[in-house]
Amino acid sequence: MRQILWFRRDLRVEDSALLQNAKDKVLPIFIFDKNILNSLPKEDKRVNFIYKSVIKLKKELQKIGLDLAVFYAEPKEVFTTLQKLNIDEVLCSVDFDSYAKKRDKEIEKIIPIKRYLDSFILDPKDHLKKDKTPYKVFTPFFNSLDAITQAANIELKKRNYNLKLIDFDYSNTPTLESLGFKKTTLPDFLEKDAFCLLEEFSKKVETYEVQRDYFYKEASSKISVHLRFGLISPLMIFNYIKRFPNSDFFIRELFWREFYNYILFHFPNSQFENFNGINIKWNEDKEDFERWCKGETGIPIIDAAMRHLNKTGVMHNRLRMVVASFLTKNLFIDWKKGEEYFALKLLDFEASSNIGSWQWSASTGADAVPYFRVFNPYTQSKKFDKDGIFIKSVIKELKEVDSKLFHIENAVQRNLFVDYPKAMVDISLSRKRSIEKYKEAKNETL
Ligand SMILES: Cc1cc2nc3c(=O)[nH]c(=O)nc-3n(C[C@H](O)[C@H](O)[C@H](O)COP(=O)(O)OP(=O)(O)OC[C@H]3O[C@@H](n4cnc5c(N)ncnc54)[C@H](O)[C@@H]3O)c2cc1C
Repeated sequence: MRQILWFRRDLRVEDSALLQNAKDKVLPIFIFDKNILNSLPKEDKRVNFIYKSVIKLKKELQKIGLDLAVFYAEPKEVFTTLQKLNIDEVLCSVDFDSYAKKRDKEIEKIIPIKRYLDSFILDPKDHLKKDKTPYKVFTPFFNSLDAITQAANIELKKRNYNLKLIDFDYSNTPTLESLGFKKTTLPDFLEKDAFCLLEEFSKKVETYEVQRDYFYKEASSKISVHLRFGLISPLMIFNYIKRFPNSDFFIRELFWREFYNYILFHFPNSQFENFNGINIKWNEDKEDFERWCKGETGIPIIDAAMRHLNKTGVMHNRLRMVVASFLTKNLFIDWKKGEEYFALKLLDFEASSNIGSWQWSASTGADAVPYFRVFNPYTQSKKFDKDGIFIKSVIKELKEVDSKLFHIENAVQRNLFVDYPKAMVDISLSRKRSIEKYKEAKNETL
């Protein structure tokens, strides 16, 4: 048997379905896909992180007697060339997003593909309701998984130790510059490996449920980027964290990721359409959207969150909820525009979680709560960043301002010495308008 092991978003050797299912002679590869890379900005932080992780994977594979051939090309070209090496099949992990599905179909015409579920704990096909239809709401979905979520430990995949490397020139690894990208500074936590992050987090697991929303504190795991690119598997995280008291709440969060992947698998159209089927006439104003993107809305918490995202590629979960609610409920702009913007910027961008969470925020998604949940950004900053620690760390022009003013509409702007725009919408009026429009859309659809 001669197999290609196509590493994509599973850049690890531990708990690897590819290394478990591989047989005899293997050619491990990674492709920097031109179709994806060519549309990205040259300072893209994710490419920097992936590049570093691919080099690390190559070294780890070398340590176990294997290697990694790294390509910069269109996948179709790579497989057309590699086919000539008498390859029987390609092993890779499943990817449910629409580009990945289309790409894999094309490759399958060249060499047969075997797919393994390696980036998620659950196989979405396996967990249906009694009536054999998929769950649409998180809590019953999660409750149905007791047998898994209550386990103390889940067995990891074991590597096949009897693999031999197919003869190939493994030395031609492209440089980051030859991929057309510049070296950029990554946030400090991305310089640490996944287990180092988990070890740090293990001291906070007990207080996670209470502390995690305070976005100026470092109370969450920060594991999402490593998880996204498979430097660690969700099962490895599950097993690691389960050892600590009061880990249930964190485990539940981990299963939101599973849930959104499940939803995208069963309802692939939710990538493009409102999940709940309502037909909304969104605000198409380009300037409104741009002000949100740039963090120039005149609302300190929103601006700090967006400017921080633009600069670092990182945004805290609570802030994601606040800015998403503001875009879809107060500015009444289509969630798909926000989703696309996050996809471009977030270091941990994961299509299923991003789409699911945006639909949740826009009240168009898989959610039991009625449509009128609208976050008030001022109440949110007062509650979770009372002293304006995060806001001041990002918006330098507000550094000397009394933090109490951040939590009152247009209060900062009353200070003549501060150059800060007036809030672009009245929160209460825009909230009312949004509720009316949702009602209309719902009534028209039903
Ligand atoms: C509008 C919006 C867009 C989002 N887009 C993404 C995205 O593209 N990629 C992404 O990984 N997460 C996304 N999230 C979920 C969440 O914000 C991040 O997973 C979290 O902030 C990552 O930080 P952490 O690893 O410290 O999380 P922790 O709080 O430590 O949680 C641990 C892990 O659980 C999972 N998780 C936690 N909360 C959620 C959630 N609500 N939905 C799905 N998974 C969750 C993540 O894998 C996370 O790494 C989005 C949330 C919102 C509201």
